[in-house]
Order: sequence, then structure tokens, then C-alpha cells
Amino acid sequence: NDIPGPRGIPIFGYLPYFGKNPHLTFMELRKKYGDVFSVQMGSFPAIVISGKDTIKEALVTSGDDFSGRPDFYTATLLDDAESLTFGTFGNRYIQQRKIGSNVLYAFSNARTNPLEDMVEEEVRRLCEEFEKHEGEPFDPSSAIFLSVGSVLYQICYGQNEEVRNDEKFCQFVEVSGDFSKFTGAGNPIDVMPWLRFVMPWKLFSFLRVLGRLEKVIKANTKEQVESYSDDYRRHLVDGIHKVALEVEANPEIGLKGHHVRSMMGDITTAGFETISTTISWGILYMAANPKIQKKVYKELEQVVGSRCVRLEDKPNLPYTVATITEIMRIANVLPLAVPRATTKDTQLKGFKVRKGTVVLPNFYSVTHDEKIWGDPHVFRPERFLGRDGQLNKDKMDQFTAFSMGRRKCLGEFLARMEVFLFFAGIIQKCEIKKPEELEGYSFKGSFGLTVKSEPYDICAALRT
Ligand code: HEM
Repeated sequence: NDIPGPRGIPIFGYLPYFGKNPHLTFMELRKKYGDVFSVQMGSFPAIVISGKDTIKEALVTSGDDFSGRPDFYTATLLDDAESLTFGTFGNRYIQQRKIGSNVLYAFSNARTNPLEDMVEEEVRRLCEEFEKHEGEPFDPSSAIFLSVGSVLYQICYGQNEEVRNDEKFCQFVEVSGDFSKFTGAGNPIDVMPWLRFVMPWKLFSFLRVLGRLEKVIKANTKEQVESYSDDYRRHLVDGIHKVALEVEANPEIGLKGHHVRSMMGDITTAGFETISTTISWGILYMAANPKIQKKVYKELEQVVGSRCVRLEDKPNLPYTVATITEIMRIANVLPLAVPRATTKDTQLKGFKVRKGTVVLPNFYSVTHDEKIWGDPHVFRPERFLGRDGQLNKDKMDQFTAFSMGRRKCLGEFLARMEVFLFFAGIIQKCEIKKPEELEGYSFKGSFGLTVKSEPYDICAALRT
């Protein structure tokens, strides 16, 4: 009944062999050890699970057993292991999740939802930025990061046409970038907590970046709370603050106000790099696939014409939606999702799995499964369409970039809206091209907080 797996070395376990792209290393190990195999991560026993059926059996069928988060050292410092994303599983988490989900849903569905207007404005600015390069090659990633950050900041703290000149916004973007760079590399203290005594600077530098991020989020939240009106739809802080007041007035709910307010940190960190990395991959795939880009543009031209793209256009844009889904499938920006942990002794595929085991679901094994997709390494939006040109529901259901089960992405709904508006808006306004002198692009990703593309250049021209 022992779970098979490669042997590591003392103290470090298998960590030194994870390589730059652990999800790809795990694909190789799966060939030898199967859909459930063990790897020692420093002081933590871990299992890697692969294939849609196995991942579903763990995260959905035995959902409660596999919905914990590991006691990684830095996670225990975030709100005393009571944060929504990294906190332990239990009643507190379930309540937090319900609240977070309701607030996001109410905001996204409100008739006064300002998302469309915000993205429209940001797409206009982004294309203006692109135009400044006058057809010469440039790397669009930092402009995309800034635009996505601007929308996220306004969703959280309120619509502001002058947001880019706002000092607090600039701080927010800077510190979010640092947080991503810092945590992306992974902190060895997480899996070898004793290292903090040997290399205390590893801990101090994490605490410094975290402190800066928390300070920016808290200061912005406080400012909005001070001008709170019971209108609930101004921005996410209003929604969160309203529930925090309810929770404080009703101790029987079993939550404290800070459990609710801390969710602003979850939303801002989870919704920034994921979306900007996805859009960056999208622009790269469009530059590399001009015929597909042309088809997207033609569909937008026919259905939307010259007005701005709105969410209500989505059902009439199957090719555009298929292309976005294909970008998210092939780029798979969070291939190992966020590490899970078992909440009790349990079983998976006949193996006993002990309580507290780290669980790494390798979603790359699903997004790149030959049995599901046939040619998973080919960029081909048509795979999501039926013969009638409409979306193929069965294929769309195979798409798993937002994970599964109780802890699946909380922001999926909002993320899908935002990625659609950004992507369709950019392609409607700008033609993206590969620089002529460039032979081709690399599609190798580099694993970090998200899997990013290698730096790349495009040329862009406004459509007339
Ligand atoms: C393209 C964009 C996005 C992708 C691909 C993505 C994907 C994911 C994945 C794979 C997870 C891990 C789930 C698990 O543990 O199994 C996750 C968690 C999470 N995501 Fe997203 N996400 C995106 C955007 C967003 C946005 C915009 C928000 C917030 C507005 C958000 C909020 C969260 C939160 C709070 C969690 C933790 C959920 C929990 O532990 O219960 N995400 N996301």
C-alpha cells in the first residue's frame, strides 16, 4: 500500500530535482509511477496526482478530505493561518468562502457593474500605449500588467479616471510586482521551516514584502471604509465592509470582522497576476497565429461592429470565446493550482494517504491530455467548437484551468468576464503582428507564482 515515488536526498527530499518547471517533471515521473505518486518536499511528505479522473476523485468526490492547505511556514503567518486562500479548512473557511463568493457575485452581477466601462477605458489606454511604438517591436507585458492592475484596483477601491496618476495605485502596482517576483521563486522556509534559523534573511525579506503589500491594502481599505455608504455597489470594499459589520453584530456566525476584511488581500493577490499573465499569453498566441487572429477580428467586426464589446455580446461570439478558452487551456497559468493538504487520514485509488500530506494536483496532465484533446500541444480554438460553429459543451466541460471542488477558483466568474472584455477589446482595436525579422516565438513557460511566457516582442497597429 506504500505510495510509489522517486527517492530524494536527506533533508531536501526530492525538491532539488523538481526542476524549473515542476509540472513537466511530474509529467515524466507519472510515466514511471502512475497517477498517484509520492515526493518528499523538504520536511513535508507530498503526493502528486494526475489525470482528470484521479484529480476529480480527490478534489470533488472526497472533497472535504483534500481541501486543506499545507502548513507552509509563510502561509501560517498570513492572518494566523486564517486567510481564505491559504488558511486551514473548516467551518471558518466555509463561512469565509460563502461570503467572498456572495460579495464577488453581487458585485459582478449588479446592474451598475462598472467592469465593462473600466476595461473599455483600459483597452483604449493600452492600445494608445501600443501605438506609441509606431510599428516598431516592443514587449507588451508591463503595459498589460499596468492595465489589469488598474481595473483590479478600481474594482476593489472604486472607479477613478485618474487612477494612473494616483500615488497609492502606483505603490499598489509596484508592491504587487515585488510580491509576485518574491513569492514566485518559492520560499525554501515553507518546506524546511528550520531554515529560518540558518538563513533568517529569507524570512525577513518575505516579511518585508508582505508587510508593504498589507500596508497598501489596509490603507486603501480603511480610506474606503471611512466613506462607506450603505449603497453596496460602489466597489468590493463596500461589499466586504457591509458583511464585516453584520458578522460583528452576530457573534453566533462564528467569524470575526478581520476574517472578512482580510479577503481584500486574497482578492487583490489572486486576481492580478493570473489575469495579466493570461492576457500576455493571449497576445503572444495572436502574434504567432495571424489566421486565427483574423477570424476573431472578423467575428467581432460582424457581431459588434465599431462599438465597444460588452458582456452581452459573449453568447454571439463563439469563435472568440473558443480562442480565449484555448489560450487558457494551453497556457495553463496555474498548472499545480494552489497546493492542497489532506485534512484527515484518507484513501485515494487504493492508497492510504495520511492527514497533513501535501497534495499537488497536476492540472497540466488534464489540459495536455492526449486522450481528451488529441493534439494538446497545438493551438487550435476549433477544438471547442461543434460542426455548427457553436461552442461544444462537452469539450468546454473538459476545461479545468480554474481547478475543481470546494477550493476551486473563487474569482472564476469575474476572471472570465475580465479576460473576455480585455482580449476581445484589444483584438477589435489593434492588429498584433510578429516582428518580420523574428523567425518564431518560444512557447516555453517559466514556472513561478504563475507560468509566464518568456519575454517576447510584438508589433502593433491600430485598426482603422
Ligand atoms: C485567469 C485568471 C485566473 C485563474 C486561471 C485562476 C485559477 C485559480 C486556481 C487554479 C486556483 C486554485 C484552486 C485550488 O486550490 O484548487 C485559484 C484559487 C483562487 N482564486 Fe483564482 N484564478 C484566476 C483569477 C482569479 C480572480 C480574478 C480572483 C478574484 C477576484 C481569484 C480568486 C481566487 C481565490 C480567492 C482563490 C483561493 C480559493 C480558496 O482557497 O478557496 N482568482 N484560482
